[in-house]
Amino acid sequence: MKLLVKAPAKINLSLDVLNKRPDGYHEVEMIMTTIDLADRIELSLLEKDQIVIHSHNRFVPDDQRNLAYQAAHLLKERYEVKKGVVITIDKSIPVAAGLAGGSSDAAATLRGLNQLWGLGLTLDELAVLGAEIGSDVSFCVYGGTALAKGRGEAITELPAPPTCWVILAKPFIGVSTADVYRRLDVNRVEHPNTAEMIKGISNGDYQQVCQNMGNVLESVTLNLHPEVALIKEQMKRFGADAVLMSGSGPTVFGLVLHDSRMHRIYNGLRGFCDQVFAVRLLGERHTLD
Ligand SMILES: C[C@](O)(CO)[C@H](O)COP(=O)(O)OP(=O)(O)OC[C@H]1O[C@@H](n2ccc(N)nc2=O)[C@H](O)[C@@H]1O
Ligand SMILES: Nc1ncnc2c1ncn2[C@@H]1O[C@H](COP(=O)(O)OP(=O)(O)OP(=O)(O)O)[C@@H](O)[C@H]1O
Repeated sequence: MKLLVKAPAKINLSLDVLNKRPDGYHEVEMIMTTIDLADRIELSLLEKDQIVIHSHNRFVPDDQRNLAYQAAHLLKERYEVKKGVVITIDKSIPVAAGLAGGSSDAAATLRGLNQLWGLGLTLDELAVLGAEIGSDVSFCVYGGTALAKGRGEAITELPAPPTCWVILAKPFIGVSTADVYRRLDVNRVEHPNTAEMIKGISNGDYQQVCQNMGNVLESVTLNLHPEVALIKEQMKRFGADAVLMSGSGPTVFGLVLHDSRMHRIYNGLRGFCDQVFAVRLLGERHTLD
């Protein structure tokens, strides 16, 4: 028996850090939304009690370091599943890019194995399990648009933002999330206005969304990698309505309404960056089949 599951990337429309917690994590307030750039996960039932990972991407580990492996392992342990699975990961989401590729693969594996192994868990139950794998996994279990609090695992659903194009540009570098958080000085951040962003989304007000985009991790990554600032400038110059780094970076995204502007930015950045994508927001939450 085989199952194909889509694992979409996310962007952070806003990312605020409130403080550093005693457990070493940071208390965050983030507005996240899924985009139409996805890895494809194929799950094949194995009668043998084993988890096997296949991927052609040389940056993706094929052992217990893979977040999809960890998702399968967690379900097996917790629900005493004696069957196994072959997980084939067809990557489209750039790795270590701030787009939650690994977290989304883990979330898709949780949703898919829930079905393949007949576990009957709800999305809420899968999201709680996901938090044990990584801070972004709970959001990725639901997809859609949400406010994420705590260390990222406390999810409140939001309506879909107004329709627009999202242009993503990834420079030729990868970034370590742990390193970026470590370098952040929580006493010297300029907080984005999360409440105004939520209003913008709820009102379907594209301008209000654009005006309230902000990410406190941006200045940390910009200091480490000045090429990220250069990409931001280029995107603005080519006519993006708003430009921001996603997550801990280094991917920069820009929003635009019109196809012609999207093409101009896309063509202007290609060749200058490692990878460029022009995609739509997904808007919809995942459902369990
Ligand atoms: C940057 C974001 O991707 C924005 O969506 C997330 O905040 C990070 O999510 P993630 O990659 O799933 O994070 P995890 O795998 O849980 O943690 C990686 C490392 O980032 C740091 N970390 C992460 C989340 C958080 N709220 N505070 C932190 O300080 C911790 O040092 C942790 O060891
Ligand atoms: N399925 C996976 N796909 C990609 N990377 C994975 C996967 N599983 C584990 N990894 C490891 O996780 C690291 C971070 O990759 P990932 O693409 O998830 O980063 P990211 O997009 O910056 O994540 P986030 O936005 O959640 O911080 C990689 O360097 C890789 O070694």
